[in-house]
Amino acid sequence: MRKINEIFYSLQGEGFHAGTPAVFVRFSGCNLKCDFCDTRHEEGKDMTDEEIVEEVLRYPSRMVILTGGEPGLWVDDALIEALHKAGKYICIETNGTCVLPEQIDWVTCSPKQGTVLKVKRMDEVKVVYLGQDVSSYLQLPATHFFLQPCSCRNTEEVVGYILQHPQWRLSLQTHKLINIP
Ligand SMILES: C[S@@+](CC[C@H](N)C(=O)[O-])C[C@H]1O[C@@H](n2cnc3c(N)ncnc32)[C@H](O)[C@@H]1O
Ligand SMILES: Nc1nc2[nH]cc(C(=O)O)c2c(=O)[nH]1
Ligand code: SF4
Ligand SMILES: [Mg+2]
Repeated sequence: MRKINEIFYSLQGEGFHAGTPAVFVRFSGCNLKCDFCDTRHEEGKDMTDEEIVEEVLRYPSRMVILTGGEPGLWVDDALIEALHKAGKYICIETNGTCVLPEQIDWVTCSPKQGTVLKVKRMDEVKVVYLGQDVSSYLQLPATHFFLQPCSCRNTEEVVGYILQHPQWRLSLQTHKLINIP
């Protein structure tokens, strides 16, 4: 059983795949307590892998996004294999503090200050920018580097920083701009 907070269908709002339709599987609970966290994830119901796959298959998109809470606390090879067998492309949104199954197709790592990263492979780094020193994150083994304003509140500050540090790109939470989940 895995504790699931919600499963819903929307557009990926953030990062490299922004605009892509995807089924979101939000796991319950997290090992961090970021004061800016925009997600209520503590509630949840226990679901088997069969039930998760059945719910995911109600929607037509190939992309599935595992998120939370911290999905790294919950996912393993068996779940990834079940979703792959169902034909899905599997993305994960992680804070990077957990070791992940190797077969995940796309890893979005959003490192948080003062944590130790255990994730081995990542495709994109996406940092919530609040004026902290983010330069060391450019050494992470990713292909794409995004800074994201906090709840769309400090976009001007983020744009200013990126114009001075052009290794970064802007990620807007576009779902919040158009009022979709
Ligand atoms: C809710 S978290 C869940 C996944 C994982 N725990 C993590 O932090 O990456 C999903 C994404 O939203 C980002 N996020 C959380 N709160 C935010 C906020 N207030 N504004 C912008 N992004 C936020 C996280 O950094 C992460 O990239
Ligand atoms: N539309 C939409 N895109 C997202 N990308 C990452 C999200 C998350 O909460 O992990 C998220 C979310 O909550 N909604
Ligand atoms: S790691 Fe992610 S889910 Fe956990 S508190 Fe921070 S932003 Fe929220
Ligand atoms: Mg979200």
